[in-house]
Amino acid sequence: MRKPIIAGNWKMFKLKGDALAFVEAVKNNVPAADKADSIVCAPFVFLDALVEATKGTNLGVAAQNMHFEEEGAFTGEIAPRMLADLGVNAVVIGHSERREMFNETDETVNKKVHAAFKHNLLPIVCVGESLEVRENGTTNDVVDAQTVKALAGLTAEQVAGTVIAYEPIWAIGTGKTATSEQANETCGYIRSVVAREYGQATADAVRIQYGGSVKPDNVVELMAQSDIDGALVGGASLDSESFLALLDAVK
Ligand SMILES: O=C[C@H](O)COP(=O)(O)O
Repeated sequence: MRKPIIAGNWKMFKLKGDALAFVEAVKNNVPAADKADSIVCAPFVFLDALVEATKGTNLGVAAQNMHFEEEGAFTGEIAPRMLADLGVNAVVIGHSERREMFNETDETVNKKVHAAFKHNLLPIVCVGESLEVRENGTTNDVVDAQTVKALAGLTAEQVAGTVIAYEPIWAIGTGKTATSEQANETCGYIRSVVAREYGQATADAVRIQYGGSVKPDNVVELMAQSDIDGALVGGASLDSESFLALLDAVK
């Protein structure tokens, strides 16, 4: 039985006061730790305050990106050890917005996943196809290659402890959700890739989220699918009541 994981990705929204007000409203109403993982993925500048504000609660805090190097002359970048030092729990790696707009590649994604494990950060690794790929019928090939490259060099145990977020790019922020069958089919395919590369026990353990226009009114159906273990949610995670409604699906 895989523990569900719901992560709200705030992207580049909110000011610090809004972020703190959000966690005050949410932090004591999230599911019990043995039921589900509940996480907010916040801009770097709020992470310190949010880690402090959520201490002793079941609400986890994630970064939305990081560099893969330990330290160095990388102006404007954030090192994994800086996140670990703050007490951040998790990090989103390879979101399609970073792949499309900030030159993230399969190679840098893989380096970041290794760095996350080195610093005890839970990696939430994003894969997903464009509309063009979906329409030309090569979705499985694309997510297969992304998954293999992202996880290259990890042990089976590390893969089992990774979260993979399947996010079809055409469903992000568009209001177009993949049908629950489409989402489940591709999440199932990703699980079969993990089985092929790392064995069935690892595939049975790895958690796979769906992301793309998840809302309180479709989350229950999505979460009921056999291969969907959680959601990575953008727009509908910005409002505390909406986020709590998403969490109700896994309570
Ligand atoms: O990281 C979250 C995804 O990009 C989904 O965003 P969305 O829920 O606004 O479609």
